[in-house]
Amino acid sequence: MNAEELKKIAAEKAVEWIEDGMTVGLGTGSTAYWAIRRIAERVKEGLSIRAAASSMRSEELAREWGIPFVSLDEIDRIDLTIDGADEVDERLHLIKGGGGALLREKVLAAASDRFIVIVDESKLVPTLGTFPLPVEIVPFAERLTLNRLRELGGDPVIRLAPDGQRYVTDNGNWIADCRFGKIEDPASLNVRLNQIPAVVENGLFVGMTSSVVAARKDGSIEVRSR
Ligand SMILES: O=C[C@H](O)[C@H](O)[C@H](O)COP(=O)(O)O
Repeated sequence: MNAEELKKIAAEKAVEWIEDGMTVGLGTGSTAYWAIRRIAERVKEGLSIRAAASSMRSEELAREWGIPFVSLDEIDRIDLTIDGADEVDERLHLIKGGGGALLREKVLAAASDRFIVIVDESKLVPTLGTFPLPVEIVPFAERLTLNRLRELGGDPVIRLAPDGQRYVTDNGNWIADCRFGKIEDPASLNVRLNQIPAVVENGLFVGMTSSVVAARKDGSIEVRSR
């Protein structure tokens, strides 16, 4: 199976866990896309849910496809969020934010009773760190912030949009993509990054995952839970 088919079957497996009456968090990215699509089909078939989104893109998809939408200001908890990831390690810690949505995604994950991660097997790694770690920073004092990220060993590069201008997140911030090498202690790095004043959030999701649904190349599905 090709990568797109694997993303789709992982997403569709996770969507089976959604039940009537749930408040559902919608992730962002090419894998979450398939989950949103399947959720929309189930809503058309009669599933009664409401959904909150982790990005403007996912909100647009949900609205376009007729998924009842709820603002995060109207809810206290999310029953279940389904989202993709850029890397998943053996302890189910993640790197996220390749699509720039890490801040809102982390807000949703933290508010969710169950946080389900959907990936194809290429995202499974023994140790995080091959994928550059996205760090969302305020658009101010870039030089000072990049210096602090360098002091932590991050080798930061400001992300650019296709037009060559700085990529701007849904929250009006910038992304510094950082190469730390192998991240042996993601919990500690997560804290140290977020202690830098101009860092809004980083793409390490430590201890947040409830289950990972991974699609293997042969089309089989592996579920790992904490
Ligand atoms: O900011 C984007 C998100 O964290 C995505 O969930 C992540 O980058 C994985 O995206 P994809 O499913 O497109 O590989």
